[in-house]
Amino acid sequence: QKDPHWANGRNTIIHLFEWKWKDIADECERFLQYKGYAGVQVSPVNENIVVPNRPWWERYQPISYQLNTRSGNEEDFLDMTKRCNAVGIRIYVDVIINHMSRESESPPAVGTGGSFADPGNKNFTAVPYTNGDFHPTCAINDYNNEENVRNCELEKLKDLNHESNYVREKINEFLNHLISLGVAGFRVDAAKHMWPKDLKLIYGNIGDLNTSFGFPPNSKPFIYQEVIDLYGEAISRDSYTPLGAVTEFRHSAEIGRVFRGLDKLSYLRNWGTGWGFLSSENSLIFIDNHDNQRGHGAGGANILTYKNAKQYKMATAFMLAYPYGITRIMSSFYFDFSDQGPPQDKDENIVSPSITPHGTCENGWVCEHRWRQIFNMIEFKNVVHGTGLNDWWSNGDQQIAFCRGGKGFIAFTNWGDFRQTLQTCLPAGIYCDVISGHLSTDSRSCTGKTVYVGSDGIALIEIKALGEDGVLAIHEKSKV
Ligand SMILES: O=C(/C=C/c1ccc(O)c(O)c1)N[C@@H](Cc1ccc(O)cc1)C(=O)NCCCOc1c(-c2ccc(O)c(O)c2)oc2cc(O)cc(O)c2c1=O
Ligand SMILES: [Ca+2]
Repeated sequence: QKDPHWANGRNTIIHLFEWKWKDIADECERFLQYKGYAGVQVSPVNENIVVPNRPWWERYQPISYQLNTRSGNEEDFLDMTKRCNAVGIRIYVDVIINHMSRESESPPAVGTGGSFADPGNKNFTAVPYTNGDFHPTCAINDYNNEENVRNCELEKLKDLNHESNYVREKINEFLNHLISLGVAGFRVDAAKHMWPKDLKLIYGNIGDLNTSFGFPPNSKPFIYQEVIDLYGEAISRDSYTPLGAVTEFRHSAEIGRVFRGLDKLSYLRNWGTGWGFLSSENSLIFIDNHDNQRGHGAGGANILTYKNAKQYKMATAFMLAYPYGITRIMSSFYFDFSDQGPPQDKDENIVSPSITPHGTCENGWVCEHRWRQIFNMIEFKNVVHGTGLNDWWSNGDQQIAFCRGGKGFIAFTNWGDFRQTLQTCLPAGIYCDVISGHLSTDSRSCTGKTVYVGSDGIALIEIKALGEDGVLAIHEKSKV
C-alpha cells in the first residue's frame, strides 16, 4: 500500500485541485503524458453540501458517497480514469471518511447531487447514516488528548464511529466502488482524527486494483494519509506509517523557511530524515497543499505558493532534484481570500481552464504544472531516477550545487551571483539549462542558457542573483 503503481519512468503526482473530470481527462491526453507526470490527485468525488458562495472547503463536508459534485458525475469520472490510465497517468482520490457535513447555515442541508440531509440530527438519508453511526457530540479542543482528537467533532463536522461494522462497511463499499472505476489509490483526509486500528480494518477490506486499467494482478491501492504533525501533539505520524504513506508537513514548512532565505541553503545537504522527516518511502512531500497555501493551514506563514513565484520554483526544483520522498505538485486556482472557491460562471458551475498559445492557463487557473521550470524539472527527476546524490558543493551559505549520479547536475543561489567552475558529473558536451529554456526542437541549440562541459566534467556555472530563476539544471537528455 506504499507503491503508487506509477508507469515506468514517471514519478510525480499533480494535484489538480477543483478541476472537473473532463478537463483532467483532456489534460492527461494533451499535456501530462508528454511531460512525464505519473498521476493526478483529484478533489473529493463524493456528494458534498452546498454552502452559500461555494467556499472551497464545502467539498470537505460529505452528504453522501454518490459521485455527484461540481467536478462531474460518475460517467464523467469513469471516462477520466479510462483516458488517463490509457496514457499512463494514475488517479488518486481525496477521500473523506472521518466525518460528514456540519449543520447547514441555511437549512435544509442539500448536496451537490440534490440529496437532502439533516446534519444537526446526524441523519444522512442518501447513505444512509443515522445517529447511532456517529460519536456523541463533543468538540475537538485538546490536541494532547488522543481520544478527544479521534472521537470528537473537528469544527462541528459530524464524526463517524468506525467501531461500527456498518459504518466501515459503507466506507468500504464507497472505496471499492472507486477501485472498480480504475483508481490507483487514496489520499485519506483528516487521518489524524481516526484510530489507526479502524483504518487498518478499512484498508484491509479494499480490493485489488482493477486490472482492466493496466494494473498488474494483486495490486494494492496506494494509500497516503493526511496527518498534520508539526511537533508537540499527542498524536504522531508514526502511528500511521505502518498503514500507508503519510503527508510530511514538516517538509512543506521547512522548505518554505529555507527558500525564503531564513536558513542557509548549505544546510540542505542532509535534507530528509536528517531534518527529522519521515523515511523517504513513507513520506508524501509537497511545497504547499490546498489548505496551507491559504495561510491559516499547517506550516504557517512560511509556506511558499504561486504568489511567491521565484522562490516557489526554486523550492520545487530542489524538491524534485533531491532524492527524497514521494513528490506531489500543487496546481491551484487564483484566490484573493482564503475561503474563495474555484472559478465559476453565473450559475455556479466551475469553469474550464483555457490554454494559451504558449501553454499556460487562463480563466482563473494558475496551472503551476505548466510552468516551464516545473515541468522541465519533472523530466529531470525522471531522467536521474535510481541515482543517488554526489559531488555536493556549497559556499557554506546561500549557494549549493550537486550531481545525481552521472545523469544530472543542478545549482542554486539564494543570495549573490553564482559564478563557479564545478564538476557536473556529466560526459563532455554542450548542455541546455532546462530552467531558463530547453533543447531546441532540432536538438541543435538551446532556447535558454548553454553550458559547456569539458572532458573532465568541469563546467563554468553562472546564475545571476537578480535573474528570472536562481537555479540552473542540466541532464543527459538536455545535451545538444
Ligand atoms: O479551513 C477549513 C477547512 C480546512 C481543511 C479542509 C480539508 C483538509 O484536508 C484540511 O487539511 C483542512 N475550513 C474553514 C471553515 C470551516 C469549515 C467547516 C467547519 O465545520 C468549520 C469551519 C475553517 O476555518 N476551519 C477551521 C480551521 C481548519 O480546521 C479544519 C481541519 C484541520 C485543520 C488543522 C489541523 O491540524 C487538523 O487536524 C484539521 O481539517 C478539516 C478537514 C476537513 O475534511 C474539513 C474541514 O472543514 C476541516 C477543517 O475545518
Ligand atoms: Ca474522528
